[in-house]
Amino acid sequence: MELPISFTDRMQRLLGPEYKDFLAALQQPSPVSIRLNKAKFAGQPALVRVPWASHGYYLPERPSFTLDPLLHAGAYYVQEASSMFLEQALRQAVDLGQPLQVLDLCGAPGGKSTHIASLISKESLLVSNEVIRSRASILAENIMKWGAGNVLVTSNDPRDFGKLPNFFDVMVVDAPCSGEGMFRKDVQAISEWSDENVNLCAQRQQRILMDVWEALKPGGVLVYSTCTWNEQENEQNIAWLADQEQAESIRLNLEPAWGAVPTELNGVEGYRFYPHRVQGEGFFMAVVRKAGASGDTLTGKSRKKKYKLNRAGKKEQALVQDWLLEPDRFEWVQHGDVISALPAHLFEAADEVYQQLYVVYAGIEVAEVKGKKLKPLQGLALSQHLHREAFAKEELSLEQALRYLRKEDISVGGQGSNWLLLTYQDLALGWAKQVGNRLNNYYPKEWRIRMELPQDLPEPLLL
Ligand SMILES: C[S@@+](CC[C@H](N)C(=O)[O-])C[C@H]1O[C@@H](n2cnc3c(N)ncnc32)[C@H](O)[C@@H]1O
Repeated sequence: MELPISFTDRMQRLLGPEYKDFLAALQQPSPVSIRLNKAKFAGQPALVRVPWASHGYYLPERPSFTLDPLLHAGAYYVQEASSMFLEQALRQAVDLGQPLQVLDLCGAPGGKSTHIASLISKESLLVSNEVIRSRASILAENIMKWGAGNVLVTSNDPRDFGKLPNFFDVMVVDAPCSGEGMFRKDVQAISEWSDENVNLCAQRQQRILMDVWEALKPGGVLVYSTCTWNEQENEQNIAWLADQEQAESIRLNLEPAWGAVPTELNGVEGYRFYPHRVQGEGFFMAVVRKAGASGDTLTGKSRKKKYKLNRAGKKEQALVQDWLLEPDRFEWVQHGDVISALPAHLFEAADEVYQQLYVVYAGIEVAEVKGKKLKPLQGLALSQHLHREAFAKEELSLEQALRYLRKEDISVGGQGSNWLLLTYQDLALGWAKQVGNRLNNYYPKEWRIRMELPQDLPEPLLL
């Protein structure tokens, strides 16, 4: 691995005598880790735990994740371990038992968002945003697979969040960065690195922080992170923000065995993750609190107006409401032919988001209604709130599941004309429709596995 000279100079200055251990660690393969979705997978795998994340696990080697139906069912997310440190920031700096409005500003592909969704209460709302449209679709896919139901996926520029002043209790800004911490995983990051790019990234991060700061409530918590090591994009930026906005640094308790390194600039503390100290990639995180008390502002809920969300008609609602567990906990909304469900107590806040932002996916997309024809949607199949008993089910073998996920025609026997929920290891994968003795595959085309299946299928990961 050939590293840019200026990068090695910087790292030598930062690490001193530890530099040679750091360099040696960069030559090692990246550790592989996953985070379980406990709402879908109750088992305890016999794997080594990521010590700072309650459901994070290391794998001994990288399996073919694509060929594991449980990944597609949202039973786990493949996430590098250092990033899971977000859990400590949220557990230590925020009262997660409270109903919270949380923003994940730079959300795609969804590692932090799915983690946040597992940590916040059911009464909380997560707005998971990604400015780049194509990446927002991938984010929506991963949010759907996780299946929480209290998430809105938006695709907006950070400056659009100025239209939601004092709206969020918590904001996570996992900023686009120069990616030094990804060098061993992604060699392209090395060729794209330059001093100039570091400067550009640092300036962009400042712009992002300034643009979005307005949307944080007084007393609210901002978690800032990057996957890079240089001080410009890390300590200097967060100290700059704290200075501009009189934000208060929040100190986190660290177990020495974790290996994270605390740093400090102008009274603002941050945490560094280096590959020679931690089993994970390079990472930086800092947490600050906005000045003021949370009761200082109204969130805008009082100035009520015309709703942007359309409530579904009683007739349409009656057709699909039994498809969710606890249907009374939801508001049913309709856009075009699509009926979705949003947790009822989040309706006002969700509407506020709809008024101001471009929403890609919201709550649970339940069904498409065309006249008398009803089609259950993928968001429903993968939802943690699906009422499974409302549907006929068919459990698939590993090969059948993979063929279904490739959007091939599969046959499960049977007759008639009804919707089937296809499962693997009892976890829902999606829908098929029995038409006579044929089965129509309704797996979303854009999500299908493109890889050819090998002769010998690998053992599924968590079994
Ligand atoms: C480090 S990645 C986020 C990873 C994500 N948080 C996760 O855990 O899966 C940074 C994201 O910021 C997005 N991004 C790029 N330019 C941006 C900008 N100017 N403002 C906000 N986000 C931006 C990128 O598209 C990318 O998805």
